[in-house]
Amino acid sequence: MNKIIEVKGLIKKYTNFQLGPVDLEIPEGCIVGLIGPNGAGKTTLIKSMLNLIHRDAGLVKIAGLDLNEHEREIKDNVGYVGEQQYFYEDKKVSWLGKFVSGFYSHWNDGLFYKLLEKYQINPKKKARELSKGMRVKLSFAMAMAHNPKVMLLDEPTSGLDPIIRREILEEMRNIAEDEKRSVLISSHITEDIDRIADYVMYLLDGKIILYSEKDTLLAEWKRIHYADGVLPDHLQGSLFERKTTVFGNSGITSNYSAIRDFLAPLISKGEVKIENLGLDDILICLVGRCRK
Ligand SMILES: Nc1ncnc2c1ncn2[C@@H]1O[C@H](COP(=O)(O)OP(=O)(O)OP(=O)(O)O)[C@@H](O)[C@H]1O
Repeated sequence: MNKIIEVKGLIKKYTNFQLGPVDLEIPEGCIVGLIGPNGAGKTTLIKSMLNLIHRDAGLVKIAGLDLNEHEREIKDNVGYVGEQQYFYEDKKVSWLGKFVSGFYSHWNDGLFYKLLEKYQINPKKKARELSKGMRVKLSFAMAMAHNPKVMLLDEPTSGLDPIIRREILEEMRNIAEDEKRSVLISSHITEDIDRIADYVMYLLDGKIILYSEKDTLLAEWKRIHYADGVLPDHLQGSLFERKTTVFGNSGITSNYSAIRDFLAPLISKGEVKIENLGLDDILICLVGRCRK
């Protein structure tokens, strides 16, 4: 599979924080969900990949082009929606669309107006008259109307109602399904990432601590509940977050396929139960493990 995004040795330093070195590759035609606690560096990573903030080191390539040499062409090929939306507040939506269209070579005015209609944004309204959610939707319309190969989305769905959130997620899925375009989306709403992502990337304290196919991740990470004396010591020792309560024992494995056959008869006898984990549970477990 061709990679559409390639990052090597990316470092960004602030006084009390360092992102990286980050190495990552994103294949064509997929959605990568970026998950991490507050302050992990998600915004810093996304902004560094677009030169919206200065990098201290590292290489960024998008659609085969080096960001240092081809910034303009790269921006032509990237749709970015950030946490905050900046517009000329006294200008109408129609004016803003026309203004933004001047920066892009593949701008599709028909698509822009179709999206405005779909998102129920009146082109005659001024930016300052738009609600928070409408501002996000306008940003999406602008980002999508120039037919980008890559969408970089930083917490884009946080201010949106569930109906439009779902629609936008579907739109991202459609973008990825044409097999050539990809989406990197950060979100604290892991339900959104669970819904659309092919890959999940966990960022903690400026480092990528886990990057995996989502289905593999969810198949391998399980919470095991077990009766006293049924698991050998080495297996118990390999579990994270081991707990013993009045209800029994439990612990988390990140490698379920390696112990599934061993556990099968115990499951049949009711001595072991397997609980699926969500992306949030995995984040909490990773944070606990890494910060020990
Ligand atoms: N301009 C800045 N100057 C100094 N430190 C900064 C600056 N911007 C971000 N940081 C620091 O960089 C770290 C990462 O911040 P960043 O905004 O990338 O995190 P995040 O994962 O996006 O967090 P959140 O989920 O809260 O949006 C934080 O410790 C933050 O305080």
